Amino acid sequence: MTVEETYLKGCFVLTPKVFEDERGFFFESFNKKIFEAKTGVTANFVQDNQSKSSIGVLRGMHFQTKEHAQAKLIQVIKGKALDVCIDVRKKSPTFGKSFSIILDAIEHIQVYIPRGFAHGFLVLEDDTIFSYKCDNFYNKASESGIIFNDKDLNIEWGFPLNQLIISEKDKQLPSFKEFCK
Ligand SMILES: Cc1cn([C@H]2C[C@H](O)[C@@H](COP(=O)(O)OP(=O)(O)O[C@H]3O[C@@H](C)C(=O)[C@@H](O)[C@H]3O)O2)c(=O)[nH]c1=O
Repeated sequence: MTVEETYLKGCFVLTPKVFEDERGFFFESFNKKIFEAKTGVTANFVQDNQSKSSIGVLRGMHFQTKEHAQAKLIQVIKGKALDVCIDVRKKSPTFGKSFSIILDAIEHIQVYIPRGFAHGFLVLEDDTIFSYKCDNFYNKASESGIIFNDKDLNIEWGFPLNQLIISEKDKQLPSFKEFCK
């Protein structure tokens, strides 16, 4: 596995070594010892999540607040998605900056998103299955986020915005300016 830190400190792209043969493929999707050695992050994942989405579904940009904040190790296990995370750590030199990457079930790239980031993704193929580990439990009361099309953040989704499928909850998320208040 190769690990590269993105320009957002503490946010890593992990590319696994995939073994292919006549049966198909094999790779280690998580190895605590290697993950910790290569990232310097102590992994204490406590919850695994999966979602399936149709093309055009956008989920995000989400985070849980305060002591319920979650780091996530994310991957696509079927299909393809544009994944985006935003550094919303108010003291970070890259506060308000985002990182985007295409994830699919061919390269099996994973992203480690530390606590203090908003996260979302746009699904680019039908029946895309997104899978992620979290280092803190789901806590409904602490759910928060930022609107996906925030005009200050200006995330390039590369998809007709009027064709997106978004939950009512996500359509109501605040702007980045409101979040900064
Ligand atoms: C996230 C989550 C949701 N749920 C429930 C609440 C709700 O009834 C249903 C669907 O929840 P949501 O609409 O919030 O699901 P979704 O929009 O897929 O939420 C996810 O989005 C991506 C971008 C993330 O980064 C995740 O952390 C998470 O926030 O599942 C849980 O039971 N446990 C969980 O951990």
